[in-house]
Amino acid sequence: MGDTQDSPSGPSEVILCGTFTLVPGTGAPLSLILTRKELLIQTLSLDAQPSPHYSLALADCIGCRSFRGKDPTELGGYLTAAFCPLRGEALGKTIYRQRVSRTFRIEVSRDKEHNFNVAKTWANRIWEMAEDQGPPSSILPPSRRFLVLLNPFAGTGKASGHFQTHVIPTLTEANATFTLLETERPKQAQELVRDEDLSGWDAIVVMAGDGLLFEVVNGLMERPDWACAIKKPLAVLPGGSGNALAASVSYYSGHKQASGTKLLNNCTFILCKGQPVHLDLVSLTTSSGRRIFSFLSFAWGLISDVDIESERYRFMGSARFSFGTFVRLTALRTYRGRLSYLPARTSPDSTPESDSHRHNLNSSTDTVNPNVLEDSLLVPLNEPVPPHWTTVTEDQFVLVLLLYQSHLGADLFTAPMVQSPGEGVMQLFYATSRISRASLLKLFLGMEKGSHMGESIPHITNVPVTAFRLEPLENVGIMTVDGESIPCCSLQGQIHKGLGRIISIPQGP
Ligand SMILES: Nc1ncnc2c1ncn2[C@@H]1O[C@H](COP(=O)(O)OP(=O)(O)OP(=O)(O)O)[C@@H](O)[C@H]1O
Repeated sequence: MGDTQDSPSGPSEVILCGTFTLVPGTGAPLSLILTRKELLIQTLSLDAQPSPHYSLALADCIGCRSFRGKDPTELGGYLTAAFCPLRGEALGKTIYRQRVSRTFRIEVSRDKEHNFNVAKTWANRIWEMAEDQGPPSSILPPSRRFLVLLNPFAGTGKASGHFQTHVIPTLTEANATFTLLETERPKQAQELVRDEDLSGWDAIVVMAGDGLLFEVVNGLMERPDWACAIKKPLAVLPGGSGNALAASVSYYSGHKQASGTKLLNNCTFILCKGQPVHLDLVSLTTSSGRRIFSFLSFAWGLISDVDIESERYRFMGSARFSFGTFVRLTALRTYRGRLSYLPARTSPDSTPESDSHRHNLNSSTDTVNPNVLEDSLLVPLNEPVPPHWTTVTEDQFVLVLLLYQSHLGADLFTAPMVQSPGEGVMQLFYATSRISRASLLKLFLGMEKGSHMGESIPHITNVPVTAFRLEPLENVGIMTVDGESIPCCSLQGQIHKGLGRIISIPQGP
């Protein structure tokens, strides 16, 4: 059995090569070659036939560790490397991440400690090379500590089981630790993040639907130290029926559209390999003076009706939205209201509201309130919108939607133009009462793959905006913020670019 060799990094970029055996396995020798990009595994055979080989990309590596054999008489050094490569491409199916873990044994001498040290060198170099494949500035520590908030009743009620079978093994391989809290009632997560010291965790992970993350964001914004607390990195694992942010982050991180446990696998990989990036938050103020913080969407009309009315089809999982849409299309309603907005192009380009928050100049009293985030683009709701805003001339709507992420659901690729969670723009979509059922059907069918943006659908408008106001002329219809219903009322909102942070894998330069 040959010894392991350390090669200088030349054009071949071989970092290490050596002879191992696979565990468990037949004991047949394998050649392992570590390059800057991959781990090549080749069966060694004595006949002249070319040996089968395969490679694992280091960009997909989530962890690597070395250890000694348990039996004191066992001399080998051991190495386990875990990867989450993409699967399904060759079969033309949905491409998604699937965990692959390989353990190798090396015995280059009769000295157990020496063999262990060789395995350790390999594990360290593999991990070093794997880290080189990631984003340049690693903000999270290598051993990540997560607070996981899980809603056991989200979606079809499988979140706890999926966490055990799909998430824990991957977190373990990635050397991450976590504290799991299963929520027992609504608002528990909101109160917890509002009241607790969060410094013991590197990120707050929500395994649920968008509703639980909505609680977390609003809980953080209720803290006296909200400006600092809202910078705590958040992460999403899809466990509910509305998993729009999880689907969006998976898309931003370079994955094809997926749902169910495939999306969960993608998001678990992102949790292990990603970095905190800016997350836009929208501050909404209602006519009753309520302040709500939103990371995803505001909806009125068809979309919010479907979201809430389809609760009764919860057993269907995310399919409840498609089914609910078809049901609602048969009994279409219109809603009267005045819609105004500030087009994105006319507002000054704002930088992420990272470390220096502008605080509130409370316009009703003209006193500075340092404890409140300022909505600098808005005037009080009882005053007319500023003259440089646009007011839609029609006042009969079938739907009004403001979406700030790419997906409205795991299967609803509604805003394909959104490429990252912190662009500082809301995508306003509205349909007036003149829209036909056929056009709405075309819209919703197109949204499954995002193809609706390339089609001409009459009476649907899309405008990028940074602020909006909606004044219902009759207080009817359901309004939703991030999929959670609120009483129908006049309200307005503005985007705060990069106010929060979410773990994602940025693509491109
Ligand atoms: N243990 C619990 N029992 C009942 N409700 C809970 C519990 N924990 C959280 N909730 C509430 O459930 C709501 C929906 O949660 P979540 O978004 O996680 O699931 P979901 O199935 O995707 O729901 P939806 O599609 O309605 O948003 C949240 O508003 C949250 O307050």
